[in-house]
Amino acid sequence: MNSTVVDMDTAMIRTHGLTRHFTVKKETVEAVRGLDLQVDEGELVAVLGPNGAGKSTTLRMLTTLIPPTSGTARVAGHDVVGEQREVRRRIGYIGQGNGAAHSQRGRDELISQGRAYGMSRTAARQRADELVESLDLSGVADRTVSSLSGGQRRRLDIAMGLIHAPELLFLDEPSTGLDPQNRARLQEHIVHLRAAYGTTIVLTTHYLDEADSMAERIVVVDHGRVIADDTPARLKANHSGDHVTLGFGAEIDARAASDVARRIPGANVETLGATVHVRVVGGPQVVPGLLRGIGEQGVAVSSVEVARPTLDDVFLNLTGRSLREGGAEPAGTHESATTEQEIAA
Ligand SMILES: Nc1ncnc2c1ncn2[C@@H]1O[C@H](COP(=O)(O)OP(=O)(O)OP(=O)(O)O)[C@@H](O)[C@H]1O
Repeated sequence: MNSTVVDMDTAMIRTHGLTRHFTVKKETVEAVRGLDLQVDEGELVAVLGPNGAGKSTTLRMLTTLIPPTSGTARVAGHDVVGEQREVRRRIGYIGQGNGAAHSQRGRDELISQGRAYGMSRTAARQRADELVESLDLSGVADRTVSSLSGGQRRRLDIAMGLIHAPELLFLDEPSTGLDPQNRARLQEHIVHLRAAYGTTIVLTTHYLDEADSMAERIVVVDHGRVIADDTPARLKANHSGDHVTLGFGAEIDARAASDVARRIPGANVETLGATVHVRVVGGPQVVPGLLRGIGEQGVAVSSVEVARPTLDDVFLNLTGRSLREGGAEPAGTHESATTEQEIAA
């Protein structure tokens, strides 16, 4: 009797030991070092990390633009090395930076892109109309691409990546270069797209707030490795404490208070002049006892502030560095030559 082996892996992305080296002037750059990653159908995952962490290189391997040096990756059920064509058919990829200024109208560009994926003219036109509607491009789709603003162009890029109704969409730093207002709008559109089409989305970002507000899962990468992978809430709860800031009338009072704070198990205490900074898990629960203890020393507290941790605190805690310094902001310094056209080619 004939038997068929059916691949029961339901993960949209599964990598094992995914590695990519580059050789630059006889030196080896280990851009991605043994990445194990799983993304399930319908997830919206943000890959967060500083400049040079290996985010784009990972995306370029997952989208078949460059082969891994070692390790394996299956994307939408297919191997990125042995089954490139199948992978490409099932994914959309929006690389960094906008393409060259085009003289075509946005809607025509969308239809051409659909045709490049083998869609009939009618099907491409219908899908373009649908995307123009859902990405709020109706006012701009009939203008030439070169006349669009950065935010409009970025939304058009996303529509291009979605024209062939991919199961999985990769967005490499979708909001880099946009002002805060356009970033917020773009984020809304991405969340809406996921709700409307059920597309699995993997995006890379430098923006902590973006990862925090949009993604249900955050993969933090540094030096080519995954250093944390969890929901934003759990990352903050497990990898950082709350910030409690206590103000005093005099330095001597702050010193007495810091002695009390140091008795809290796991607390990290720092005194700066007449201010005491305490990093501790469960700040709101800890503060009443801390204030009582300080009062028992005959010291008056003049101000108290409790701040919840941010993802930057998580990163600082995991790596000893802040994501805001040394590469938090998009530098745009290295070449990123890939565009969605390469995928379509
Ligand atoms: N084509 C290449 N040739 C040589 N080195 C490269 C190449 N592409 C990437 N690298 C190096 O690999 C490392 C990871 O780069 P990558 O672009 O993946 O990081 P990233 O996390 O996406 O950074 P960014 O946030 O700045 O886009 C860096 O040290 C980078 O200089």
